[in-house]
Amino acid sequence: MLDIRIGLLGASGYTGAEIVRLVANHPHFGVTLMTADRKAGQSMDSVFPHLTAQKLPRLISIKDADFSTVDAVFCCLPHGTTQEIIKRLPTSLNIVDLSADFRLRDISEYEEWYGQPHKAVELQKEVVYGLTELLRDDIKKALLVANPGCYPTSVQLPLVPLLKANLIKHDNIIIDAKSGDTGAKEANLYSEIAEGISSYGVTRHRHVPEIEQGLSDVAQSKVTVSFTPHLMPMIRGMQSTIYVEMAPGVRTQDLYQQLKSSYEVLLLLNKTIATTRDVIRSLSTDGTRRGRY
Ligand SMILES: NC(=O)C1=CN([C@@H]2O[C@H](COP(=O)(O)OP(=O)(O)OC[C@H]3O[C@@H](n4cnc5c(N)ncnc54)[C@H](OP(=O)(O)O)[C@@H]3O)[C@@H](O)[C@H]2O)C=CC1
Ligand SMILES: CC(=O)N[C@@H](CCC(=O)OP(=O)(O)O)C(=O)O
Repeated sequence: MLDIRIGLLGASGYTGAEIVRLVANHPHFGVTLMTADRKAGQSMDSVFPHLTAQKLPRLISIKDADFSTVDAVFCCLPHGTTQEIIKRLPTSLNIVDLSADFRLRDISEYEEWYGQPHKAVELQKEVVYGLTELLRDDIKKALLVANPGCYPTSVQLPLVPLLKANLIKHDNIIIDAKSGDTGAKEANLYSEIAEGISSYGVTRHRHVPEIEQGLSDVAQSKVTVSFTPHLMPMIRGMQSTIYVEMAPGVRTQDLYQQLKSSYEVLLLLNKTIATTRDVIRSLSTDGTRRGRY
């Protein structure tokens, strides 16, 4: 008997496959429903052979889904599609949404940055922003969790403890970020990505308002950032190099100590710097990961 039955909407995508891998190996969770769009009707291991060992239901279309078979849903659908589908789900379900549809509290800001009207404004009041390290207790009680964007996670995790401790100034924060290409929805042909680096969204990337919203909440005043993302010739991983101005009297060592006491992470100063490959290696040896990509 499963403790918590999980449904996955958009299971046949990259994020869907990651959630399946985590849920299928979890002692209390089990996957009882998986949906796809074009791949509906296929088995999951025909789409992702690394999941062959898991006992998984067949991929079906959302219109054929029976939500009485699930207690909670991970929604791994494209931006914009999610809000229309979530609003039709039973209100008793706990939902974790991986898209950007519910991350921005201010609907007019959502509409400005995503260029479309929001179709489930009424659900926004249920939302808890899912940055676990910051809001763990709220997330436990939430009906609808908006999972943070990839770049906003990489930026907020290091900056939040520094802002909370008043160690850095609230302006002139410069973020030089690099992403692997599983995050990219376009230009993901090998011939477009290999042997080159490209910046994109320069001065206007949709993650800027999300980053500023999160940092301003913590700082309790408006925080602004300069942010430039880059697409790298690597499959997955992310690195954000962040430049800040320290508050008067603060030394680099103070920032280091604050971060060290905030997280159990690989944090090195003036020694070897961890690479994205080291992160993947450390995850693949902690016993929870099966397969790297
Ligand atoms: N990739 C990444 O690094 C990250 C992505 N995200 C977010 O998570 C969400 C999913 O991303 P990702 O997994 O990369 O996306 P993919 O494009 O890889 O997968 C999307 C999934 O949704 C299904 N789908 C597509 N259109 C529809 C539709 N109209 N109705 C129902 N199902 C549909 C697809 O089915 P089928 O395969 O059959 O077409 C597939 O299962 C996005 O909102 C993305 O921004 C968040 C963090 C990181
Ligand atoms: C490399 C690349 O194109 N990355 C995507 C972000 C990844 C993603 O899918 O979006 P969320 O993190 O918002 O869910 C982008 O810049 O829009």
